[in-house]
Amino acid sequence: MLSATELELLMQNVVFAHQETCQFRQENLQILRWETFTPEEMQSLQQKPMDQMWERCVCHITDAIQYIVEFAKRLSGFMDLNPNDQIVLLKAGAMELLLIRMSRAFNWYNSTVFFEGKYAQLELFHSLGCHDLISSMFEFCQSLCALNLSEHEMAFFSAMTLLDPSLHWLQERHKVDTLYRKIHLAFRNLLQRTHREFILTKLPEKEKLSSICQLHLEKLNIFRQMYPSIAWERFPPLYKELFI
Ligand SMILES: COc1ccc2c(n1)CCN(C(C)=O)[C@H]2C(=O)Nc1ccc(OCc2ccccc2OC)cc1
Repeated sequence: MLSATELELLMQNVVFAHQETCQFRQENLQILRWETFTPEEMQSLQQKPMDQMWERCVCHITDAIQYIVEFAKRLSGFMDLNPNDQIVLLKAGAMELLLIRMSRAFNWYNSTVFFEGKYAQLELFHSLGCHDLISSMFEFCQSLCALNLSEHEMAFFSAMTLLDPSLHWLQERHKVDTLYRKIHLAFRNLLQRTHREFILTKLPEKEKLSSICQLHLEKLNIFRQMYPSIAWERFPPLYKELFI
């Protein structure tokens, strides 16, 4: 059982882990959110060759995933898990946490997402050839923005998404489960104190997140069939370790 002090310490750990690794400050993202690409810039990006656009996007999101790995390492208990389980959790959760964090850099008024310094519409990513992946990403960000999560809520939602005790291949499932339950308890405690319990029923289901991640893996495989050497030669090692 968790004492009030342990609960408070755990809450601080989760919130600090998020705050210290969130890559972009909320206020900076807000300032930029009305900076959109000119039609000329849009056109030039839409005409980039598929392999070039894939490489640019993969490099940017891999930078973001570095921060997500750092977030996981700072969660108390994560580093005490056996290395195999740490990898299993990150392989399953990295892209899921990217999507959750991406909603912080999403402008739901005009459906644009932060990309290379400005906010981009869906069409900008045309040359990637994965319209369904990008549109389901946009839909997901839209639905998460509607909940208007605080940074604290975002931190807990991310930690609970990462520490998924139901994952196949986990060797010490009970340890992940104990961590998950503690964080869930601290989250419920926060929501009760802030009268935000209702969001628990409105958070996106696990299945939604994992279906978008599945789509990402499918599109990656199609890309690799079209450009077999690019993925090996030009994609960052972390991206290859997690997704290839
Ligand atoms: C954590 O939240 C955020 C939010 C925005 C950004 C970042 N982090 C990192 C820094 N960044 C920069 C430098 O642009 C932003 C970015 O990468 N934006 C962006 C990249 C690719 C997109 O769709 C393509 C795609 C998506 C998923 C998987 C494969 C994909 O293509 C192959 C859409 C938007």
